[in-house]
Amino acid sequence: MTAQHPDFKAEVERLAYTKNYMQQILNESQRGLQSAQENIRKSMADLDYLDSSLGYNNILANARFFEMARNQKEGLEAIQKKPYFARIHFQKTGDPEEFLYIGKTSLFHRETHEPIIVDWRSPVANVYYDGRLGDMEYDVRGEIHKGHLFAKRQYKIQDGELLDIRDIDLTTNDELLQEALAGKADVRLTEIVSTIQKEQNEIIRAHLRQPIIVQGAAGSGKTTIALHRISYFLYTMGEHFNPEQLMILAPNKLFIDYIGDVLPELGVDKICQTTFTDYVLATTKLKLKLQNPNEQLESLVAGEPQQVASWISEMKGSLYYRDVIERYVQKIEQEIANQFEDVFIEKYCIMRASHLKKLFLYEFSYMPIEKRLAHIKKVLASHARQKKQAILITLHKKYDAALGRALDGFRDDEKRRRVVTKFIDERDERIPAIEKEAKSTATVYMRRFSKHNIKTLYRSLLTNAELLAELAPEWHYLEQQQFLQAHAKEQWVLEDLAALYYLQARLKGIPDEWKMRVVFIDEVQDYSLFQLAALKTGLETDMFTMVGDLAQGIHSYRSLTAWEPVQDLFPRASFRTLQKSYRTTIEIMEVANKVLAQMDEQLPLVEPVVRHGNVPTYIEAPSFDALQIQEIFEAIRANGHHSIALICKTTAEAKTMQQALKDKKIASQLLTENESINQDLLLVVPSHLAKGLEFDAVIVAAFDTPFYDTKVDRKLLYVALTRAMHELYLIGPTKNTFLLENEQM
Ligand SMILES: Nc1ncnc2c1ncn2[C@@H]1O[C@H](COP(=O)(O)OP(=O)(O)OP(=O)(O)O)[C@@H](O)[C@H]1O
Repeated sequence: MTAQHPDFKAEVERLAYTKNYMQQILNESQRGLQSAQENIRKSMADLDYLDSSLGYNNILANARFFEMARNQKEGLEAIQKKPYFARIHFQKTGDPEEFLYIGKTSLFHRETHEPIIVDWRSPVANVYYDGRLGDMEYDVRGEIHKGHLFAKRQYKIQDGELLDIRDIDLTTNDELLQEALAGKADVRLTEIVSTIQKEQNEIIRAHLRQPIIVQGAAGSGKTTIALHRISYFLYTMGEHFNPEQLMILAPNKLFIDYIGDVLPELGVDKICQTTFTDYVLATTKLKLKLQNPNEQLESLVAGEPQQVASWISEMKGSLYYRDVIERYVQKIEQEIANQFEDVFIEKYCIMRASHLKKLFLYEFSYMPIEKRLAHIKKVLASHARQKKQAILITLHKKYDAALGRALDGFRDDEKRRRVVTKFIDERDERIPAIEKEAKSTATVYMRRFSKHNIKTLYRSLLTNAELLAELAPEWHYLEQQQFLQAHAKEQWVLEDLAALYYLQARLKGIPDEWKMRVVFIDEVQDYSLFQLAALKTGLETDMFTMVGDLAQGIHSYRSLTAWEPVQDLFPRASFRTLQKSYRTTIEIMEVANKVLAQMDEQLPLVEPVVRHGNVPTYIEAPSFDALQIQEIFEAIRANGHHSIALICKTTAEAKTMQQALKDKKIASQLLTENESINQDLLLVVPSHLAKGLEFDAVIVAAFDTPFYDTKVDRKLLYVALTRAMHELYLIGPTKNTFLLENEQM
């Protein structure tokens, strides 16, 4: 019994001390909040509107204090029930031995500055995740510290009560992890700070200013790790980056809802969470009615002849297409450059076309085209101001000299008067006219350059045979015709977004509010190279964390099929793999591995973390029977599992199944991209939407649309199988519908 651990009593006392101290700080924070509020109120009332700077400063200072006190209070309240989860007995070389308690946020003693709780993201906490007992090293902002780790201890604390303590060596396969994996009750993703594994920790803490690509098996924690890396990033780099400059790109809105709870749990808010589609539409301010990208997948798996469409999709995702669009940009650039002419104020040339061209094509070439033009306009306006001064000085001199000559040169009064008046009239007309012209020179000159409409430009490429032949000369005539034909009717698909974004980036630039500095992409295997390249160009950064699994690349006809091209695109990126699955039991993974082994990618089999469960059950049934599903559902619930999904291949079959369930008055929810998950109901999920999600138990049903032995179907089936944490049922007319003909189940 762990309660007899020799240190149990001492640890109970330590927990009580921590809780007391936290309460003390919380009370102080509460008082601080009240007094700041009171001060703000008073300062507002006393505000002297004539000489208000002091009053405003007062309000600002108190508002800042209020914010700090509130953050601290919220941070402490969040961990009151579980102040820490582990302790290390550690000695930094040259320092005394320390016992450091690790939790989700840090707490220091106000007077002694002793750490009472150390944040899991702090450098020294790395020792807990990374180090075996004995001599070890850890990194603090690039500086290596040496030390000795004597012991690691984990705590089970619930509602502020210490239940258990365990001394461990490695975090792998420890009991805490086993419990965490066995006991997850929520369908939504949770934080895992107490059980992060060594290889996961390495990814979370991998060089933050460098890109990273992670190929991770289904259930290996890719999504979870990406989210923990965001938390770690903000903790470590918070001084240099605002959360608003970070963006996580998720596959769909359902997924954003699915991960919605984790970031606040990890102390992260305000980061931009969106999908690639929404991001591009927001950035370009385009209103496009996009065809549902899954419709294409669905018609592909329904076996419709799709060769032309697939060819076009694949090509639109390629770097070749990026080059076509880049040639288009260069063509536009050249056309603009050819429009530069010498600039005049009156008859005076103030700037040569060649100079303007040079600015446009070379000196400002690092900017998007329209920004270059805006800059040139500024340069021209300031140049016109200066040149005008010089022209006016010259003219004044010229007229003064001419007037002098006229005054001295004529004996005849009348003649002299006429000449002098002529010069004065001419001067009085020319000089204001020049002043006026100089003011508008830049504006008038720049009118020749019209603003671009991204959508119209891109439509021209899709529909103009001559333009296409010029920009994509490598294409066969037939391919060009197919391409034009496919776009005769205006219809927008996901594959066009990379091109539109790229055009926006190169012609207009990405607006500041969308210019993210750090990007996290989940399910990156569903991106095309062009999508990634476009983002990199538009954001002018390569600080990307990209996690994905080629085995789940259900859109591989238009997206990634290998990591090497991504590595070429991000040459600074490190590449990691995660092979262990934390989600599924050994028995479920064995079945999923059978499907994985049939794939062309030759990916290594997934190693489940040692956790056993029921052997997956195959049920032979000639057709879909709602009552039979209800029986299975109830049996799973009786086993104590909560979230249960009925997964099938297509949306069409999911709809039919849900209708059949409805007819029998069985409560269920058909998951769609825009809906939140209600885990109390039986969830009916088309396989492509199940990607990224997980459930206690999964029933895979295949009647109208069996899984065939094709590239896409193998992946869809693999996705469906790997969603299950504890129980898996397969129901259909034959085992063959699940590509498991010879399996014993
Ligand atoms: N170190 C860990 N400790 C506890 N739970 C973990 C750990 N790593 C992963 N998990 C759990 O494993 C499950 C799978 O994690 P996650 O969804 O992040 O994996 P994934 O690689 O993104 O999966 P997929 O590619 O199949 O969508 C989650 O329930 C997560 O909480």
